[in-house]
Amino acid sequence: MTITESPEVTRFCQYLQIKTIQPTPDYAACTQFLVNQAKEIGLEYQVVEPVEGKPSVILKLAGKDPSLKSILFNSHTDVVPVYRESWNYDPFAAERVQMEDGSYRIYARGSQDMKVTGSMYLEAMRRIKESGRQPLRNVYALFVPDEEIGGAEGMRALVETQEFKDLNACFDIDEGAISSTEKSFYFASERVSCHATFTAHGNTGHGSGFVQGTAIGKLLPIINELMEYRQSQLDELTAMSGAPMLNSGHFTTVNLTMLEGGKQANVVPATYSATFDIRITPNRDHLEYYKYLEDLAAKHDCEIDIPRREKANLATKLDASNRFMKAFLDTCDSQKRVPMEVIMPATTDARYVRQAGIPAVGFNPMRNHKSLAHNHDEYVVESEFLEGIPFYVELMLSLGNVEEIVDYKSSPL
Ligand SMILES: CSCC[C@H](NC=O)C(=O)O
Ligand SMILES: [Zn+2]
Ligand SMILES: [Zn+2]
Repeated sequence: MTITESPEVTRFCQYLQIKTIQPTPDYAACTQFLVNQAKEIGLEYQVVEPVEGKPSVILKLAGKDPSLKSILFNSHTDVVPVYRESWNYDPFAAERVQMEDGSYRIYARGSQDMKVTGSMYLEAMRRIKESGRQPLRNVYALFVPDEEIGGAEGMRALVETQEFKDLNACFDIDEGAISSTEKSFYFASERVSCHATFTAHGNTGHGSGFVQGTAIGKLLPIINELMEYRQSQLDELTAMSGAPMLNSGHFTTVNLTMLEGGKQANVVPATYSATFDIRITPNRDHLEYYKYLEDLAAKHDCEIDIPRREKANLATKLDASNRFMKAFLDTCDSQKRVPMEVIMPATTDARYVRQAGIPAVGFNPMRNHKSLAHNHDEYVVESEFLEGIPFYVELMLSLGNVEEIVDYKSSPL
């Protein structure tokens, strides 16, 4: 039996069909879609464009007391590229496919990462508006560009704007990850992403000789040292009990992702470079790690370039004294989600929100689901999407209704 597509699913598919694929995302069409949603739902909105061609769309669920600090629900609009030949579905058709057990899947690039979350925000706000309920605080849904390429012209630029500061936010719910287990993960901290390129210059000559002092000869000890470190971290992770994915944030990963150089097979290259994607665990000081890499380069007569450096790696302090965290955990409880704290193994835009002084928690209510972010044939189980909407309805209302603490001692009688 075919179940008719619900309007929520239709709108989700429309969002998925917009080609916000890096490196040439169609942000104009995406902005148009989000603005139309805001108008249809009856929400105030603004489009903020700190960098030309990189718009963020901000939707406002107006609270009863706009003088109070607000709550953010952040999502990114861009999606990663595809290997089209490896997909069994058109990545931008958002095809709804019925499985043998009767369930439906929606196949599309970005269905998990992270348009499903953006769609759940939109649908939750729609339901809250329709029900006539209104939170105490302003609640904003943010749709920002370029997270997948580091967010320099996306969230990092947005948090610097007056428009963002005027949101007057005090808590942010941000990108999480679909859980393949019964439990739902939440992220209060992240590893630091460090892309380091070592470049060596050396003697060239005929490929048949024993040329000394080559570029490759200088790079190899660096590659060997980092790969040995990689193995030692993997050994420690393997020795730990529990699922490796959930523990990986406690370790530093090193991956050699690019090797460049050489002009012809019989010419010893005069220049060679090796690029590593390194993710530094918050358990160690990333500034010291930058220094270690610089010293390693110097020791082997190589140049080093770390183009994007993080000033600080902040975590959101989690205890009952944070009323918003308590409201989040209470909502998990009432909505039958079992939260489990995990260190985010990759990076998200939450780091820029934290750097702006706003506590941020990454979350995704979907569980028991195959995790396919950045993978071929990315899909979402339709029922999981639909079940996530009431979760966000409750979360928006419970965070939005956290009352202001009045300090009676210092206030006049
Ligand atoms: C390092 S900037 C790119 C950000 C990206 N975030 C999600 O995949 C990541 O690679 O972690
Ligand atoms: Zn993402
Ligand atoms: Zn991603």
